[in-house]
Amino acid sequence: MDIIFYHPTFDAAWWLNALTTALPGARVREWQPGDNEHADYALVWHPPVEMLHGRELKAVFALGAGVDSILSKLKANPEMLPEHIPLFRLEDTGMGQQMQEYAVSQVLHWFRRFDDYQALKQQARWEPLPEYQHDEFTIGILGAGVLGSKVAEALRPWGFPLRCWSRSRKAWPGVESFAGKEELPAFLNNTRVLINLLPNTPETVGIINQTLINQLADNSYLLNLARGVHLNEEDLLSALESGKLKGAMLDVFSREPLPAESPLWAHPRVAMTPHVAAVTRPPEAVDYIAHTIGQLEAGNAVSGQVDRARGY
Ligand SMILES: NC(=O)C1=CN([C@@H]2O[C@H](COP(=O)(O)OP(=O)(O)OC[C@H]3O[C@@H](n4cnc5c(N)ncnc54)[C@H](O)[C@@H]3O)[C@@H](O)[C@H]2O)C=CC1
Ligand SMILES: O=C(O)C(=O)CO
Repeated sequence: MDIIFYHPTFDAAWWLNALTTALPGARVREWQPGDNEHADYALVWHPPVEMLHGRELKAVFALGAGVDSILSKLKANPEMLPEHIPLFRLEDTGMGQQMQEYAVSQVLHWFRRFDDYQALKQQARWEPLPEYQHDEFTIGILGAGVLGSKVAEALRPWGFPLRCWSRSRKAWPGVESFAGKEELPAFLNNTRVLINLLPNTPETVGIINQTLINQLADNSYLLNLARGVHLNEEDLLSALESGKLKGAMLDVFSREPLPAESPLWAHPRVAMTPHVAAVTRPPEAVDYIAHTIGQLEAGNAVSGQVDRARGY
């Protein structure tokens, strides 16, 4: 079996070695421009069109959870990967735990009013504030997939009312499930902390806008862990200005790296990280890919295949 690998920043030597160990007998090579030799599988992140174009692959693996960048490249270059070649993505592979850490720490930060105490400290003010109550801190998770489910699971023991929104209804213990566009208003009503874990699709671009934010509880909080294009950054700034939103924690931005002139950098009620909420963990990813290839070779059903028409 021949496997080609391409990632703009990962240590290819490490991956080649780990994949060869996990898939004894496989010949794994780093793809280089001009390499048109046979391959059965391709492991990629931001691949050049010519890497995949014209190949009769058994499958392609995206080395991340979100497949928006490869799907948009495919839209512009459909010949890069014919529809009959399946595209897989990473499901969890350690990203779930990272999202749990991020979400739990941020929700508790807001719930315990550390943002307010930080602001008071700037003014050298010693001022105990009233406690927030759990029942006034409903947490709504947009996107109830692999990562949304992990975040819900980690928040459950803390006693906040939890709800999720997705295309189809979920039956998760302790989580109220809302499904489809028609139930979005009910999901937003009274949500105090909105956590975004949707995929980037034509249906979800710009979804966190003024209309949506206005339906949240007053003094609410936004945690964007998914993609920058989900959020209308101007509407976010207006909502912070009006007081509808009390704070935002952003990991992802419409332009990355965030341009120096963005007003988000200096905003006192916006915190941010540089798209690190959950990164691909190479050992877990290799295990997952090796297992999936083993199942594909054995003709068994596997999960993680991207539905290109749906966009995720
Ligand atoms: N900031 C970061 O470091 C990272 C961000 N991500 C982002 O997180 C996203 C989610 O990842 P997973 O949970 O693995 O995806 P997933 O595919 O397992 O879950 C997606 C969820 O969104 C829901 N959904 C999709 N379109 C919808 C629509 N139009 N209306 C209602 N619900 C809809 C689905 O029903 C599903 O519940 C990724 O697509 C990626 O963009 C992923 C990893 C790291
Ligand atoms: O895997 C993804 O989709 C990411 O955003 C990684 O940071």
